[in-house]
Amino acid sequence: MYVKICGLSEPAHVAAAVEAGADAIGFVMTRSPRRVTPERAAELASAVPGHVLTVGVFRGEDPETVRAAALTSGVRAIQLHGRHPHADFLALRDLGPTLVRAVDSEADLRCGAYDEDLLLVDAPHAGSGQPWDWAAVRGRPSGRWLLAGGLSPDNVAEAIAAADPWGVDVSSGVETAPGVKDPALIEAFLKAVRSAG
Ligand SMILES: O=C(O)c1ccccc1N[C@@H]1O[C@H](COP(=O)(O)O)[C@@H](O)[C@H]1O
Repeated sequence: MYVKICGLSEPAHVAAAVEAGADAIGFVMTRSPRRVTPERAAELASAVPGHVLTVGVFRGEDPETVRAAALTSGVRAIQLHGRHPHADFLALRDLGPTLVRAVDSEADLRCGAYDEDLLLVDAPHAGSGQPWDWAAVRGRPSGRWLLAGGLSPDNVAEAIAAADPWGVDVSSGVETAPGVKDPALIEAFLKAVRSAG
């Protein structure tokens, strides 16, 4: 099970996620309590070992803004929320990053339909920490897809059993307050995923 920990803004929390065994780490570079500048994301990403994917998270920005932030931060993946058109993914393809299309359950759930590499199926309001009906998407997405939206150490095993995803993604559920990550919760989340199989 692939695990992404998202919305990191402190070096100690990046280190905790790497130490706990995260496969990917996300830096939010759009409006959010977790927002970091591309320069701050670059600092944080520089401490991430090569086997862990660094992901820049965006929502609704135009491709040129995303391109500039991705180049400054040096992230190796770009996650686009907000129903971007297919053309936006094609416009970023030449940068060479892993492209992640983040959608809610009403969207086209075929990974690759927009030339993306990974699909992320999230709650209608991304980053809100609100659980939703994970079972509603069971068997619907095709290809490599991550489940997100209201996951936590306490419910991630249930969510995996309900939706049967390829991977999971968490932000609010490993925080003590919006934007404040907790290393113990990050570790507990990874342990819960590994125990769930
Ligand atoms: O985290 C945010 O604030 C955010 C803002 C804008 C777009 C996406 C955002 N986060 C993404 O939301 C999901 C799950 O979040 P949560 O666990 O329910 O809080 C995750 O993919 C984050 O990358």
